[in-house]
Amino acid sequence: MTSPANVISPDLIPDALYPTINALCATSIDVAAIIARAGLGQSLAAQVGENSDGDGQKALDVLADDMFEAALRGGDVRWYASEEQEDALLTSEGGKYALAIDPLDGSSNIDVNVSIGTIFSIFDTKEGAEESFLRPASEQICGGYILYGPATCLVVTFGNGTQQYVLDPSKGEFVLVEKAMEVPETSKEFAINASNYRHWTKPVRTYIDDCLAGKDGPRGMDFNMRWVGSLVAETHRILTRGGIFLYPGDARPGYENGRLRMVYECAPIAFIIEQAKGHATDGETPILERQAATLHGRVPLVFGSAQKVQRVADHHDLSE
Ligand SMILES: O=P(O)(O)OC[C@H]1O[C@](O)(COP(=O)(O)O)[C@@H](O)[C@@H]1O
Ligand SMILES: [Mg+2]
Ligand SMILES: [Mg+2]
Repeated sequence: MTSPANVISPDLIPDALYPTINALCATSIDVAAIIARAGLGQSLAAQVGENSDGDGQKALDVLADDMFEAALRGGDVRWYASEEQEDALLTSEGGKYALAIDPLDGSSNIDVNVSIGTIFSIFDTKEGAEESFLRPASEQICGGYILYGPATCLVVTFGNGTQQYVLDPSKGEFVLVEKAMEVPETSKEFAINASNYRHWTKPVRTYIDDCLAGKDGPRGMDFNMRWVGSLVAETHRILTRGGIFLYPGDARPGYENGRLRMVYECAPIAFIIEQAKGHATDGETPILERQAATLHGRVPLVFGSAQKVQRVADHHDLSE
């Protein structure tokens, strides 16, 4: 790894992790620059293949993966596991960390100029790849995402609160703007892909039915719905404004455990949210108590304001 110049203030970042976080940030500045020019030429949304799970891969999925892998190679990351690659890669024999990454989250939004992102999770490495990643999510030492939105920002936790940095494009530097984000408790927004209503389980349906009933229902108030289709953007909204996000398991073949991956998406988002005093579960059990059975395994995800997430768990209890 060639060490890039420092692009993020080191104050709140553990010394040992700084080179890795700095490399991720430096690469994200390049990714953001490519995204900013997306409308001007080559289509970053062109379908270029399929990943091991059968998901379509867009040009930007593959490009971002290549860029992060190249940036980390030879550094402190021993195992690099990407949503876009079947197996974890040995990127540095002597590396002390295992890093999982969703290089480009929200692929369906690439061609419509809507926010997309990168999600990552870091563990202290073990000897082998599987044992490094297939372990309780509570063993993460870092979880983070970079959001490529109107502003590019990094939200990250090292287990001591959730910090937010915003990229100052004129300086090419991420500036600390919040030391301890907190998910607001008061919000009337919920996020779910309601087109799947007929496939949901009873607890999920009744939770959403209660929201839809608004003032006339058991909740006694009106709600608002949001669905961006980029997990990073939904997470950022909830960290900023509160609310709840659900991607439950449903009856569609292949969606028994929802759509989102434990290692690349659910575990780091759960770590970030819990460190911001919110809550993240699979509907009942905290995500941080779960572990992936396979590298690309999926898990239902419910996260947001703690009381709202608890209410979903209560609905699951009632159905038993
Ligand atoms: O299209 P759906 O089923 O609503 O799924 C949306 C979800 O899929 C994702 O796009 C999956 O992530 P990828 O783009 O990394 O595959 C999430 O960002 C988002 O929450
Ligand atoms: Mg994703
Ligand atoms: Mg992705």
